[in-house]
Amino acid sequence: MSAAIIDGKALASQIKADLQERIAHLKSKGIVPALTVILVGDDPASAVYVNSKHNTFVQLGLKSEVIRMPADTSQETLLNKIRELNQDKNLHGILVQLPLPKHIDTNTVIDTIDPNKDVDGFHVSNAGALMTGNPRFIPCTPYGVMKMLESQHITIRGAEAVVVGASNIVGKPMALLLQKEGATVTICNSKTKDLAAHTRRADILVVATGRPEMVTGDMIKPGAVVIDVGINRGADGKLKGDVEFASASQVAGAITPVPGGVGPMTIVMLLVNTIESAERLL
Ligand SMILES: Nc1nc(=O)c2c([nH]1)NC[C@@H]1CN(c3ccc(C(=O)N[C@@H](CCC(=O)O)C(=O)O)cc3)C=[N+]21
Repeated sequence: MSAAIIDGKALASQIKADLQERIAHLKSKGIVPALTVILVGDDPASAVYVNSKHNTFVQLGLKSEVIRMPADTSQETLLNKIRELNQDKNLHGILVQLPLPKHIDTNTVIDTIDPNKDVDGFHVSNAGALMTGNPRFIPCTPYGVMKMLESQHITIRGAEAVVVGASNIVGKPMALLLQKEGATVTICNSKTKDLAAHTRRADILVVATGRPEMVTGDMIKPGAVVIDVGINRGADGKLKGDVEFASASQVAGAITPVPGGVGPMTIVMLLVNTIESAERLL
């Protein structure tokens, strides 16, 4: 058996095209959706992602600004910059690129962002709003995964869903979204005993561990939908997922590739969240 490929790049393009109308409407009311990204330090991977976000926003006629700060920036300097951006009436989204240098406390930084501008959906109050069923901003990666499942008409209600990885930015919100749509959700982590026994039960398997190719075909239920959130760059410069594509695609019913899967969806959902933020001013 050979799995259907869920093309995140194509779906992202389609969603971008569908956003044009909403952007035009905002502009007709004098509002140009605007995002500011803060990048602290000079991690090369972060620089690539930040440029990619910036280019996408500019292509669609939105405002995008990138503030680059040196790696030795003090936490207080960063917090003061965020407080300044919080006050900017023409700014709808603020994103602090992660990971941050070790001397900076990530939660303190995230929780300084105005929750109404937290288009990542990482602020504790936005995490709480999602958990209690009334989300303000849905974190971009899990939001994009839900759009991918929707595009394939995959039945979530009653499905066995297994999420491997329990991070605040992907695993936990992913589990909540699947649960909200009626899946029975298991969240696995690095301490899980007999991971394969869990993954083999999954009708929908989402892998977000940051461990290259850790899920192999023998761990997958025949016909399952496999969503690979991993973006691991090898020494050869090639991107690898958290799922071993060659073996997994022999067993799965549908699978996302890396690159061209979840990554492009993450960026387009950032657009969606920024536009939604701007629309709340209408
Ligand atoms: N505050 C914050 N918000 C984030 O959303 C955030 C972050 N920090 N830190 C880093 C991760 C990672 N991330 C990606 C987004 C797009 C691709 C993407 O478009 N990937 C392309 C390939 C790009 C390449 O070649 O490297 C693809 O999968 O096809 C990847 C990774 C967002 N992140």
